[in-house]
Amino acid sequence: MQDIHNMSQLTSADLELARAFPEGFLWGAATASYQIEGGAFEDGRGSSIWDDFSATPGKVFQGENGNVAADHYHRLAEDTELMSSLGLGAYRFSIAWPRILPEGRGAINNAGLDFYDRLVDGLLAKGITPYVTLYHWDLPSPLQQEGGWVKRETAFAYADFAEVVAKRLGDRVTNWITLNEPWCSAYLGYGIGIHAPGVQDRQAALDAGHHLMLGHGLAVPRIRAHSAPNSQVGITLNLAHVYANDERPETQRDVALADAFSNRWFLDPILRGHYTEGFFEQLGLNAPPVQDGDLATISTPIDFLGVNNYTRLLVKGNTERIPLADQVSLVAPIPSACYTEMGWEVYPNGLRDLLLRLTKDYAVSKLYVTENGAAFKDAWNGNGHVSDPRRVDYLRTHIAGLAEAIQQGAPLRGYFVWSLMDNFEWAEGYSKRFGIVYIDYPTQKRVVKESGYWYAGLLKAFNQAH
Ligand SMILES: OC[C@@H]1[C@@H](O)[C@H](O)[C@@H](O)c2[nH]c(CCc3ccccc3)c[n+]21
Repeated sequence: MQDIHNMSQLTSADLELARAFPEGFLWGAATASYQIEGGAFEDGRGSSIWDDFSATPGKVFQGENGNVAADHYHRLAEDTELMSSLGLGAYRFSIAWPRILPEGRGAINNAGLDFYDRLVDGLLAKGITPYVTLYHWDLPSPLQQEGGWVKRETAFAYADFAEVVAKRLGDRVTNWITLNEPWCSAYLGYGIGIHAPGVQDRQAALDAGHHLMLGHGLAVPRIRAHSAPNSQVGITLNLAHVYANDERPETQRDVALADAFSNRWFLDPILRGHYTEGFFEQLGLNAPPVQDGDLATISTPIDFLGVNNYTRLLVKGNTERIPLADQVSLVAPIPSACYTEMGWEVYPNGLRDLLLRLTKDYAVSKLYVTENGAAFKDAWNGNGHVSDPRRVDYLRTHIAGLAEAIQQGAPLRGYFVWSLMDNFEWAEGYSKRFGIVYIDYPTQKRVVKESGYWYAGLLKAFNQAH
């Protein structure tokens, strides 16, 4: 591998940017189990809703699935060495619930726990801090057969699963993320059905969202009970700052609706202990099945908020009708703007402004950017490295926004680029590449992209400054 630390990719401004970050700032990269592991039928792993969804014709691009993915299940040593060569301070990964409890509850598959044991020990041996996401969408199929997240019982099954993992890893893992993006699990999975389990029922999305948050709240004390005293537990939400396209009253109204639906649906219960006033009415739906004590459980204190952010929302008020909160019209693509392969506008200030809003409006003691990155058309000609200048620029400009946010008071403690490596991009299959490392799937070769060299150089410059 080319000398990864030659920092040749960095400008003098980049070196200055690295020095702008405070001592102890954590630099990492993130992945998720179903997206990189493969080994889908090995060592007792059970089926997940994403195995089922991928096997359903028409759901995933070209019928692709995570059976092999980036074959990470068989490449722990190679991939932890790759992380170390990049100079990562931390690595965020998720636990595949079906590897641990193939039936979702009950019998424990120790071979599954052994895999994550090996991963954690490999990371610690290289001085890389593990950040463990307990749930990144791969719900065991038997639980979905009982109704999945629309059923309250699933919240309790999740808390039991979290405890099983904490009991095994809690002596070495001190950074826990209960859920990745319950908004996606609830709305994409149960509301509009473009993600697993493919349910199209907006009321089900509200009910699932409630039980996901309940599972989070039930799990927090169970994780704490089996982790070292200096451990920290948080949750990761996908959030986006909402901007008004104009000053019209309809636009101001729709900005509030979009913010309620995209951000406050989960922020308010978890951090304020109540749903947003009028939220269910704004959706034209009933309240989810809230029971006494649920909101107290859901808002149990957490140590940090993980923020996944990729773009912004730009809202233009609809004058003809009063839209429902999840039907606010966003502004169409702007000719002067840049977009990623996902169709997401590249708008670096959106991450900065989001972090400052969270700091101003919510009493979060610590923030981590647990995902930020971009998919662009990456190509590899079979030798040399992969040129991805647009991703270098995306990372450079978004990371510059982090430095501004910190200077303006955001309690930001770390940043995880999405993603360490190209992987299974859900319904888009392998057609979208987010990695700072290219995966040549036919050979499973790992090829560090220009952005990987750039990121490694930034981390080296940061370490040299402290
Ligand atoms: O789409 C890139 C990544 C996924 O690969 C991660 O698994 C997931 O945590 C994640 N979240 C977001 C933002 C929310 C979103 C996800 C998927 C599709 C549309 C929006 C982007 N990403």
